[in-house]
Amino acid sequence: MSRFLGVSLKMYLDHRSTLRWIADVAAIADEQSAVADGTVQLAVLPSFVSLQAAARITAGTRLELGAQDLSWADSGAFTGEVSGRDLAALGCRYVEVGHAERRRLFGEDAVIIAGKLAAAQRNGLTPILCVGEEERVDEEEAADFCLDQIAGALGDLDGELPELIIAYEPVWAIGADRPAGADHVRAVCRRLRAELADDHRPQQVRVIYGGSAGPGLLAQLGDAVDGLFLGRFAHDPQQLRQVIIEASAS
Ligand SMILES: O=C[C@H](O)COP(=O)(O)O
Repeated sequence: MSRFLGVSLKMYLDHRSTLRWIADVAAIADEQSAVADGTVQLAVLPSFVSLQAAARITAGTRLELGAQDLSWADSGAFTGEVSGRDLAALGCRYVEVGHAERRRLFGEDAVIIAGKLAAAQRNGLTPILCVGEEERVDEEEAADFCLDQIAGALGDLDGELPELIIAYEPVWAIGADRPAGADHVRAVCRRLRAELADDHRPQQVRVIYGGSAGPGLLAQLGDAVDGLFLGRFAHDPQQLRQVIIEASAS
């Protein structure tokens, strides 16, 4: 199974900086043989307004595209919402569902997240489902918490989902100085993987880590994770280049 590196730009970069960053990273992706041969998959999730222009830049490159959110509805009277149908038509392959910031700042609960996951499935998008405990607790409690979030999100799923990415992001490690400890991350991700192996609705599940991730982390996490979900520490394309090289080597 190939390793997955996703970068959410959140709302950090403005439109012009986003497009510059995407052009730089697309060039880096094309020069890396592991990305070219599919051993490492690389995706960027810019804000909605940049998706169309981003799709033009990434066309024909190995840099894939995703969105940071979607509506649980596909069309209709839903002011301000963006449908999975449009995201797929724009060229997105991935969509983030249930990020901690959406849960905390925008009131997304288990019902909304399950609806969004089902919308991703309906529209042929691969969900990047974000889960993670809010406070520092031991790995057993953290994994239990994440498994509850996953069960809630998959609750409404009808039929199979070709591909699911679980982004394990302990809330307390997001926006921090450093990631969660490697022992903790390894233990939680191993347990998530083991429990998900019995759920046959997603045909392929990858578990990645996010939360202040950057260069040097993959070597510590080893094969306990299938990749990383990056934020601030990928804003410098050269830092991301370093992470790609590390993902290629591991
Ligand atoms: O979406 C990415 C994660 O929330 C991590 O963000 P961060 O690396 O800036 O903490």
